[in-house]
Amino acid sequence: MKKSGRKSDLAILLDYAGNYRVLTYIGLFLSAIAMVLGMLPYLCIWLVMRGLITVAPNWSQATDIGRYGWMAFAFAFAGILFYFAALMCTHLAAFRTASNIRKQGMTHLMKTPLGFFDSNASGLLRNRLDGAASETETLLAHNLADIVGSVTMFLGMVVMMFVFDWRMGTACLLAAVISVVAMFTMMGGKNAKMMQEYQVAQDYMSKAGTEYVRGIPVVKVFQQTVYSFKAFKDAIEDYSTKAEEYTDGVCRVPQSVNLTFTAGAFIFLVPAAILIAPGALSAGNFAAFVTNFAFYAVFSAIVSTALARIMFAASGMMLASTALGRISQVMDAPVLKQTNHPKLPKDNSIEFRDVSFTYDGADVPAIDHVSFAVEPGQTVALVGPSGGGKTTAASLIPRFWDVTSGSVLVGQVDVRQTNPHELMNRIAFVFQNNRLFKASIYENVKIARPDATREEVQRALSAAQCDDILAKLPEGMDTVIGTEGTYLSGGEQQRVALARAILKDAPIVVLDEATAFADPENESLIQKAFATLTKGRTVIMIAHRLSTVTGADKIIVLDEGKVVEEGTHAQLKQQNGMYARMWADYNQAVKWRISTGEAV
Ligand SMILES: Nc1ncnc2c1ncn2[C@@H]1O[C@H](COP(=O)(O)OP(=O)(O)OP(=O)(O)O)[C@@H](O)[C@H]1O
Repeated sequence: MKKSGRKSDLAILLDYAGNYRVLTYIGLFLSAIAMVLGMLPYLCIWLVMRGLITVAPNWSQATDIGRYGWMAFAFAFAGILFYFAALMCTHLAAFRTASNIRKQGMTHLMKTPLGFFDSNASGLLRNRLDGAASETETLLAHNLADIVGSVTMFLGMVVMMFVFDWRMGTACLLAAVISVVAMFTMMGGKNAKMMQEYQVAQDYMSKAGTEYVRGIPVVKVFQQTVYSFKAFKDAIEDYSTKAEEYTDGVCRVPQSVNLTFTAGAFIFLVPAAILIAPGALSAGNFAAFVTNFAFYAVFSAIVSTALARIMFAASGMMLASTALGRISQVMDAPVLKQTNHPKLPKDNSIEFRDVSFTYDGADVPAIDHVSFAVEPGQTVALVGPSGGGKTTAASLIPRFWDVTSGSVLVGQVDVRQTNPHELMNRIAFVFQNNRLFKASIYENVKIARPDATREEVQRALSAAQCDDILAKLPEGMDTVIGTEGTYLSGGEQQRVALARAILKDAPIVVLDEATAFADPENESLIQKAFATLTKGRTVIMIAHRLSTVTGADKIIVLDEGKVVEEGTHAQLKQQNGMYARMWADYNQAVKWRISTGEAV
């Protein structure tokens, strides 16, 4: 996959290199010189052989052999030095490019709406970016230099072909040409498409594998082993089929040709020499013929080396191309638009003005022409059946997503017109899936306000009713969560998340009061923590248990993305509509639990 229709993969990579692309060019130039220097010792060998054959069999009369020997050594050594310098340059550029890819990718992800990470796990994206960036390193650090070196060598070979004996030179070159043509046949046209399909199948198989492993607990509970394994098994089979098709249908013949001619670059040289020999004999220049043959026989060895290098380089190109595809998946992630002239919210009110929002790929809107207002300091509860749109509506306030139409206002300013940092500073969120990091409780809470003192963190934890949690942990609030048996229950985790929100001390609070996984003791502590957090602030609460909303200033009933009722608990009960039914059901459930002895 390419970043733009016309740009080659290499051009895209060099764009990422920035100023360091100059180092790439210098590296490639040095690599070309290294290759020319590397060919010169063969010329020295030819000169030595010519000298020996001229004086044969009086070998002692041969002159300059030592000089040529030293020259060969000097050229070879200089070649190594230049190649080393070339690789230093290309490595520096490659590391910088990979680091730029990582930085640009992470910067891009920072501008991506948070909701994007619901369906694209941030860890997975980061790994994908990291892996792909590393894969481009091989191309820029090694393969490109080898390609340039090998091309230089080919040009050198063409020169050599004319300098000594064009017939034997052509014989050497022919093998190389066949090998390269076979290689490009393998990589180009419909084969490239097959290669892509093969890689898609590989990607799918690894995703199916991850899903399978993730789902193992559910699979075990429901005894669904065979059924659940099917998707993974199908993915493996599809991958095997694609791999076989590619290997058998595409690679077999050209690959065999390529390998044969790479290993046997001299394959045409011997027949060519036999054909030429009688002519050389009769023309009386047999000595020159033998010298040339010896030269090409030795020279064909470097043809093989160059071909092998090109082959590795070509596979590096393919790897880099697929890596760029994965990088562009990250770079193409939607970006939260930012205004150049942000406005400051005037107060702590929230208003939904005819807001609609449809998730990408969904047919129906999750929020459909919703309007309501929350005055500063008010508590408004969102209630309604599952899937009614409560979480989605709350997610639009901090711009986890941007509205499809209408506008969400905070402090009388459209959230899209505010500075995102200002908006985030103004709002504290407590969502059901609030994550705690694998760090100490202290660090987990402090993240809400990095300049907070230890005492402030401690106070926030106390206000969030976390004292009992800290008391039972070996190192109090310095205990790292998730290590050596220090796991927190769902309710405990929620209280630590509440401490985070309390420490943030933001004037607006958006919270999901779900206490589904809290035991009665935890629940009452959570309710106390809620009370501390929401005191004197503007609150939007996603309520699942109606007992918590009776005191709200306003209750908004959302069903299928629409506001179906709005009012206080008393008003809504009177209306005898959806809320009244939900209230009756709720009370029924409470009675049932009490009568069966279960805690509410
Ligand atoms: N990330 C998403 N991508 C696509 N559709 C989504 C996404 N999240 C929610 N939806 C859909 O949007 C609609 C509203 O869902 P939402 O989670 O906002 O409802 P809810 O009232 O909060 O439900 P619950 O009480 O079960 O949490 C549902 O139809 C849901 O399937």
